[in-house]
Amino acid sequence: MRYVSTRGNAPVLDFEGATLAGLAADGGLYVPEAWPTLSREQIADLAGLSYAETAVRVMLPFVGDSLSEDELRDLCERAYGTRFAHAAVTPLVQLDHRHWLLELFHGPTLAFKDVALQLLGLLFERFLTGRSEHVTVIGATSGDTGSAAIDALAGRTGVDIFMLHPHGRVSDVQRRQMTTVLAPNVHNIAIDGSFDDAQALVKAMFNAPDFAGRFHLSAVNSINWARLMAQVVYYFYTAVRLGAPERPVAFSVPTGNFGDVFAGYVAQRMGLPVAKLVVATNVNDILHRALSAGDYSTGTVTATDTPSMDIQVSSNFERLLHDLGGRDGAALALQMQGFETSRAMQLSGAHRDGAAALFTSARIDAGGMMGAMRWACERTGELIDPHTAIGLAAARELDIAPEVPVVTLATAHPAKFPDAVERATGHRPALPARVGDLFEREERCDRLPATFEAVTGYIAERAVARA
Ligand SMILES: Cc1ncc(COP(=O)(O)O)c(C=O)c1O
Ligand SMILES: N[C@@H](CCOP(=O)(O)O)C(=O)O
Repeated sequence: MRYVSTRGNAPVLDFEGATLAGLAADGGLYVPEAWPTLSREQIADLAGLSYAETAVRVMLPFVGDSLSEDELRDLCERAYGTRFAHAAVTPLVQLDHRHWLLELFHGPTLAFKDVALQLLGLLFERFLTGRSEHVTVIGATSGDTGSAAIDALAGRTGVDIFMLHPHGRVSDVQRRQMTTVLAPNVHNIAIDGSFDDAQALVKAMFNAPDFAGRFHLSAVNSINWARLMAQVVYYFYTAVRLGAPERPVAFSVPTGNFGDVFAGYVAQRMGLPVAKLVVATNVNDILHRALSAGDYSTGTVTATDTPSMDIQVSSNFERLLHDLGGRDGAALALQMQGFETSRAMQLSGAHRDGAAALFTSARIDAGGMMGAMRWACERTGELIDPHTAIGLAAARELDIAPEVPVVTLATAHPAKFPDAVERATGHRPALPARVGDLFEREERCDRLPATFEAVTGYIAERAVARA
C-alpha cells in the first residue's frame, strides 16, 4: 500500500513512512493511493470476532509490507486488551427501537481518541525500535486528543511529545488528564488562543523547513493517517453487530476536525453498507454550512459546552475534497492555498452532489444539546456527554429511512463534562475509579502566546535535534 499527499507534491510513502511523517511535506495529508475493499463475504465473516481480530482484518490492507499479519495482530491484542474497561472495547447500547449509542469512551482517558491512540503509541514504538533517531511529536488539542496521546506516549523512549491546548477552553478534567502526567518526555503548552490557532501552529511547524529539518517531527492528530485507519474499525465492528452486510446502518457523528466521520466514509468506500453519515456540529457550524449550502468559510470561534468541537478549520475535510475532486492534487493545492489566504471556499455543485450521496448534516444549538441529554436520561437512565448529545440530537431530527438503525457515536464519557451534564439532567456523573485521584495530582504546564516564535523557541530548547 502506497500513500500519496492530497496536494500531489510530496514523496510517496509506505505505511511506516506515512505514520512517522504525520503531515505531508507539501502541506497536504497522506491518503492511500486507492481504497482497498472487503467483499460481502469478508464483511459477513467479521460477525462474532473480537474487537482486536476485527481490527486486524480491517486494517491489514492498509499496512502493506510495513507489518506482517502476525505483527499487526500482536499490536491489536495489546492495544485492545486490558487498557479498555469493557470487554467489547466499543459496546453498543440500545436507546429505542432504532437509536443506538456506540460507546467509544472505555479507554484510559475516557474518549474515542483512545481507540486510535493506544494503537498509534505501539506503532511508534514498533517503527522506532532499532532506529537511532529521536522523534518529536507535536500536537494540537481541544482536550481529548491531548490526553489520549499523552497516555499513549508518556515514558516511551525515543519520543518527546509537545501538546498545545487553548488556555481556559478545555474542561478541568481534560486539562488535568494532560497536565498531571509528569513523565519527562511530556510537555504541555497552554496557548493564548483557540484550538484553530494551535492547529495552525502545528501545521506551520511541519511546513517550516528549518524547524522541521532540525527535529524529526511527527503527528498524533488525525492529520496522521494511522489515526483514521484505526477509527475505521469500529464502523465495521458495529455495523456487523446490527446486521451488515445484509442491513445498511446509518451513523451520526459529533464532528469537529472531520476525522471520525471521515473514518466512516472510508468504511463505506471499503464496501460497508453505510446508509447515511450524519455530520453533527455545534454552533461552530462550518461543516454544516459547507455540506448544506456549499459555504466553507470561517468565522469567529464561539466557546460552547462542547469545547472539543469548537473548531472552524476541519483538517480532514481536505481528504474528502481530494476524493470529490477526482484526486487531482494540483487543483486541490490551489484550492487550499486560496482558502488559507481568504479563509473561505465555495464548494462546486459537483462537490456538493458528490457529498450529498452519503453525508447529511445538522447544526445543534445549546437547547438541542441539552434536550438530547435529558431525552437519553429520561428514556434509559443513561447520562451522555454534551458532544454525544449533539450527535444524538442530529440523529433524531433528520429524516432517515425508518428501517435503518441509527448509531450515534458516544465520543466521550459524561464525567469529562460534569457541569454541562448536571445542568441538563440534574445528575452529576462520577469519574470512573481508574481516573479517581485526578484532582489530587500535581499539574505541570507552561503558558505561551500563540505565536510561531514563542512555541518553536520553547520546543527547540527542550527537544532532541537530529544528529
Ligand atoms: C468528545 C469529542 N467528540 C467529537 C469530536 C469531534 O471529532 P472529529 O474532530 O474527529 O470530528 C471530538 C474532537 O475531535 C471530541 O473530543
Ligand atoms: N477534538 C479534538 C481536536 C483535535 O482533533 P484530532 O482528531 O485531529 O486530533 C481534540 O480533542 O483535541
